[in-house]
Amino acid sequence: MSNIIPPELVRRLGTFAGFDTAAFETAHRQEEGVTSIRINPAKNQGPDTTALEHVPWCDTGFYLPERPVFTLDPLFHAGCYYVQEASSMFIAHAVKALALDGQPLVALDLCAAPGGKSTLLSTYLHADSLLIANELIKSRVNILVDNMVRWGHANTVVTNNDPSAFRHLPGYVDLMLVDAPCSGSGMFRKDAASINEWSEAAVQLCSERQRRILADSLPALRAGGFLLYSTCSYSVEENEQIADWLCETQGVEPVAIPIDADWGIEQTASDKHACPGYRFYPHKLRGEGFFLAAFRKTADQPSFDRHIKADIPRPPKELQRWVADSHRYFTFSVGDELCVLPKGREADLRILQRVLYLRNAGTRVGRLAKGDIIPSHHLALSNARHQGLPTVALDKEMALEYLRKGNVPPSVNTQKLSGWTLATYRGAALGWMKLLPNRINNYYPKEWRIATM
Ligand SMILES: C[S@@+](CC[C@H](N)C(=O)[O-])C[C@H]1O[C@@H](n2cnc3c(N)ncnc32)[C@H](O)[C@@H]1O
Repeated sequence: MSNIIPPELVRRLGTFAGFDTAAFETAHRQEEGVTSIRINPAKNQGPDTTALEHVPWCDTGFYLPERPVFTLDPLFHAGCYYVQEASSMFIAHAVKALALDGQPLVALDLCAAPGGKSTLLSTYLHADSLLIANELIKSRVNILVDNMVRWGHANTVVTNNDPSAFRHLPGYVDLMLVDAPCSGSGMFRKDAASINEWSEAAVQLCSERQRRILADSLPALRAGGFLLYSTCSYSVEENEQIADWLCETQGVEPVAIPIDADWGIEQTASDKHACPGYRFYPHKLRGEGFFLAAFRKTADQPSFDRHIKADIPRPPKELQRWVADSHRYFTFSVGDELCVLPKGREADLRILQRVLYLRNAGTRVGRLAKGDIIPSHHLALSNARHQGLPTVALDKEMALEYLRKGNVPPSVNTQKLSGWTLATYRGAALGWMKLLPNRINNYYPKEWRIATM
């Protein structure tokens, strides 16, 4: 690697008891990075993982022997797996260890784009939970929506708000994840350009921004609720010092997460309050730099009356053909599109609509037209989709042609089906086609299509 890790950072890390500076520097000189994926258990189809090594702290995480061209794998586009850095999959272990998966929660992923941790939370939280995936930066929200749509969970709302907007939801969320913007030193191996942007001044600025983000949004966490705070920085100013500041000023107490000593994760204690922190170093495990600390809110948090009356219209009968167990959902409209969210979340939707800028909510089913529905691409990828809808299986070459929005020849329609049909690859839905007697119309959204290679 031609870039040199900033000497100030190495010097600082070298002051930590037992820190192996030479091994840390060697890990940064290695050319080959670690590639890992997390499979989507809700899709029931995915890459063959039998020969792959597990990420120790995440049962759906696997290391790949080499980095393939993911764009050329239709299963990637179908949301059957997410390419995620292995260390950050530790959130899965934290959720389980803190028993946050045992009951339905309202969870907020405050800094969510592009969606790595939101897709993870979707998998690991109780199925009846509501996940709010928020991203402040407008230009990054689209990729967040796309990734959440691909992942397919209908109980997700994507929002585009400043952290301060969540003050208007006092005591509303049970779990908050703040995967904060940071100086990025933990990603130096993956993103060499970030080395040039690193400075001690940038660490200070990040540390101040992290406090602002947390102070602005923490009123949304209910008393007794959990905060998971993470960064991909090695700097104590962004990690353990934030933990101390949280305990001193934000009415939270630290929570330990039991870990297996064999995993190579380093448990630290912050200077003032001995808050447990979990550090990931690339010379000690197969993953990049990462830090996580967990907290429980101890302060009283005045809340508001969540029991607002939500006047929900009866779902149209056409829904039954398209949505599995349609009685489990309520419907609402966005523009001319019909959407569904799991029943029981009617009041949540109303509350969120009043306070936040919603970019997506639940699953878009489609547009009502002439007694039927013109299905949305979102429905094709959603777990809410009816399993009995017609499908045409494509081989890999044809699936890629479909994903390029190219021509799919009528010869693939061996069953002589007609109308709206799902294009599938190895059992995973890719999107819609309309089968006509002599032609197939490809309805893959043009903004999603893959470039010709
Ligand atoms: C570390 S990244 C999040 C990665 C994401 N959690 C994932 O796993 O895919 C931090 C995110 O915070 C957003 N961000 C930047 N400045 C912010 C601010 N002042 N308040 C809240 N979020 C901010 C960035 O746009 C970025 O998407």
